[in-house]
Amino acid sequence: MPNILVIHGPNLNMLGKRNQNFYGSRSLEDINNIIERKANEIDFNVDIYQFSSEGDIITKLNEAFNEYDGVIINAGAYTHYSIAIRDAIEILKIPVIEVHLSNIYNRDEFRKKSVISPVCKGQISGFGYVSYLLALEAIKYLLQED
Ligand SMILES: O=C1C[C@@](O)(C(=O)O)C[C@@H](O)[C@@H]1O
Repeated sequence: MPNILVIHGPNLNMLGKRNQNFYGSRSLEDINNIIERKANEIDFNVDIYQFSSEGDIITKLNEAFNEYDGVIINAGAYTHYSIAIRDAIEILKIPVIEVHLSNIYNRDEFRKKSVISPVCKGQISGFGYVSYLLALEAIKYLLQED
């Protein structure tokens, strides 16, 4: 069974309390339950973490080496400036999918730039919690191709 690592970055633990126009009304716990249900359906194992600090995200990405078959990451605001997270993703030899709940291209100018995109397999942005489900599907298809 493929092992998938899901990482939620800073402030995503506050979902439900954050601006619902961008992020929806569901809590992170709700979204994690939906992710787990989808993973079960497609016979994936998912390990889900939320980290507020950059260092914790990097440590987990480093640990993912040889441990996982794919990574789904919503790096939150770090997306826009963390070269350290970018470098940690670049080390991995498995598909890493960048996800965002909101469409980062129709918001503030500073959100339009993702420094992690160039080292990710692809990006899914703007579909609310469904972005994570689409990322699981994407990894499923990518692993079938191998
Ligand atoms: O924290 C977040 C969440 C986000 O990654 C999203 O999921 O839409 C978009 C980021 O710009 C923001 O800082």
